[in-house]
Parts: sequence; structure tokens; C-alpha cells
Amino acid sequence: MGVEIKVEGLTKRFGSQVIWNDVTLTLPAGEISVMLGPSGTGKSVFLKTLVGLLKPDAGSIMIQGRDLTKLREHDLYEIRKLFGVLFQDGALFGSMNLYDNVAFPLREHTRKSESDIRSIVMEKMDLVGLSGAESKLPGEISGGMRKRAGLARALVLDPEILLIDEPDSGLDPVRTSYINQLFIDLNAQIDATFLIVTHDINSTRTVPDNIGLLYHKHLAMFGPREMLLSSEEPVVRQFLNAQTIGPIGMSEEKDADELAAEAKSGQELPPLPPIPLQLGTSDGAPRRGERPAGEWCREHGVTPPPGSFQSHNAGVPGVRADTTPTDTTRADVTHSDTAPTDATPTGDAQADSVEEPV
Ligand SMILES: Nc1ncnc2c1ncn2[C@@H]1O[C@H](COP(=O)(O)OP(=O)(O)OP(=O)(O)O)[C@@H](O)[C@H]1O
Repeated sequence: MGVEIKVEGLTKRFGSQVIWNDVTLTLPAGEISVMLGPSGTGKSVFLKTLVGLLKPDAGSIMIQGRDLTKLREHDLYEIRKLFGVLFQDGALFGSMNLYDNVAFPLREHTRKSESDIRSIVMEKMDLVGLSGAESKLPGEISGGMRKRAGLARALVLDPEILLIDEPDSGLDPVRTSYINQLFIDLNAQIDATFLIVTHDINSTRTVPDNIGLLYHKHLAMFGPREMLLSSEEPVVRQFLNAQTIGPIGMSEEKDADELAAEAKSGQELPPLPPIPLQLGTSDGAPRRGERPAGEWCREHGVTPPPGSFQSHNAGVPGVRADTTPTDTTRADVTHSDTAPTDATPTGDAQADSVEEPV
């Protein structure tokens, strides 16, 4: 069913180096959240802290009424079973074929028979579109397939929480779209709480229910996707729109001289781009975290940037162009020469996507 994770006042240091300070956020049960941040701001450290691999210096992580930071090794071991983790490279054992890699957590952490293990492994391999690749070694397959094998392995213990570190690193844009679709479909099917770390702005704008931004040793903002995509806060605005103008510099914060020079030259951040529709499931099944397009903006009296929530994404698998309040349907489709005219995807579309050899 997915469980809520409530983080309060979390601080992590390595020696005298503060990684982040006083991080407070709630990952809502069953929703997809994305964590962003410039390189080195401690996103991976945050994931490792959530799963109990690193101890924070202060703060709490509440899951099912228990503070994970205070648990003893045995209880921590138990609570870790709620988590599935997908590391950047899939973290597969190079000498084991995919079947054995995916079966590994079941053999390590359960007493299931080999025939039960077989049916679980085959089900998860199928879920990520890797049926038929069981006997391949990690070195014989592409980076995208390794990520999906890592995902299958993260799923075998039926996690309530899925932590995913840079699923799109090293993937081309098409493969990134397939894996994004897979996350949306998986979230609808297993209803777990997802936290994805990514640098991919397009994925961030279209996939999650919530977005967080770590910057300069603190959490700059965390909240619903529409809140961050309509935010005028300079750091959030600069990062989510991939701009050089703004407080974030090449190596961290710009200094006062750099900002003054920028202001003097009259450089300003461009207007906010339209908020795109959120990616839907391939078969149109609803997800728990899904909200009607524009709902957050309406409820909070925020005027979204012009052109928001229109069907520019018609033809993208899973995007239901016909359900949006400001939908102007095909007139808005700017790529009508390449996009299929029927924007309503079918179950087959999903099957095609997961069978694609990535
Ligand atoms: N075990 C460790 N011991 C000491 N320092 C560490 C350790 N793990 C991470 N760090 C430091 O913590 C900081 C944050 O690292 P982290 O990998 O979490 O950043 P990130 O935001 O995920 O970066 P990227 O986007 O480049 O992957 C870095 O300065 C890193 O060197």
C-alpha cells in the first residue's frame, strides 16, 4: 500500500563537512516524489540515510510510527524490508546472470522454495519487460536493461517504499521516456511510495506528484509538482528551468559580485514556461497520487504560466490529453507530423514499451 515517510530536522555531516542541515519533509504514502539538486548537494546521501545505511547527526525519520534513526541493528534490518533500492548502475553482481541477480534478495532474506522464487522472479522480470533475458550476464546487456534488472531486483520483496538513484543517467531520451512510463505504471500497480533522484528536468516536470530541491546544504523547497513549477523563488525557478541566470553558480552559490554584475547587465530569468500535463498510466488506470491538472494552482489561487496543462503532450504514451480542463485537443499538437493522432494509449502501448530492448 505504500507508507508515509516523515523526515524532521534531519542533518548529516561527514567530519566538519555539513552535507545538509535541518531537512524536514513528508513523502506521502503511495505518491511519487523527485529529489533534485546540483551535483554534490547530498541527494545520494539522503537516500542512503533514509534506508538506514548512513546515520544522520540529528533529526528523525518516522516510518510506521517508528523512528528509523533510533532503531537497533535488528529492528533496522526488519524495517529495511519495506524498502526497495535501485542504485545508479543497477548494482548487479557481474558474475551472476539476471535470474540469479533478481532472485538474490529472496534467497538471502526469505525461506521460500526455489519454485516460489522462480515464479516471483519471472513475474518481476516480466513487469520490467525483461522476460527472456534471464540467462544474460550484466556485462552482456545495455545500461537501460541493467537498470531494469536492478528495478526487478528492488521489487522482489514487494517493497512499500522504492528509492531510485538517477534512473536516467546514461540513458538516451527515448529510453528515459520508457523508464518514466514504467515508473508511472509500476506506481499504479504496486502503490508503493517512490522517491526518485534525478538531474533530468523533463522527467521532473512530467513524472512526479511532488518535487524537492536540495541546495546549499538545505532543502530549498518540497511540495506538489505544480507548486514548484509555478514558483517564482529564484533558486527553484533557475534550477527547474535549467538557466544560468540566478543565484546558482557553476560551482555553488554565485558570490555578491557575480550577482551584482548580472543585475547591472539587466539579465533576468525568462518567464516561467507552461506547466506540462503529468504523465498518466499506459492503460488509463488512476494512481493514488494523481490530481486533476491545475488543481493545486486553483486551490492556492496561483495563476499558472500561460499555456499550462494544454495537450502539447498528445501522443506521448500515458498522457491523457482529453482530460485536461484547458485542453484544446489537436489544435495544440505541435508535432502532429510525428505524433499519433490518437492520444489515448492502450494496454498494448505499455506492452510495447516494456518489451523494447533498452
Ligand atoms: N561515505 C562518505 N564519506 C565522506 N563523504 C561522503 C561520503 N559519501 C558522500 N560523501 C560526500 O557527500 C557529498 C554529497 O555526495 P552525494 O553523492 O550524496 O551527492 P549528490 O547530490 O548525489 O551528487 P551527484 O548529483 O553528483 O550524484 C559529496 O561531497 C561527497 O563527497
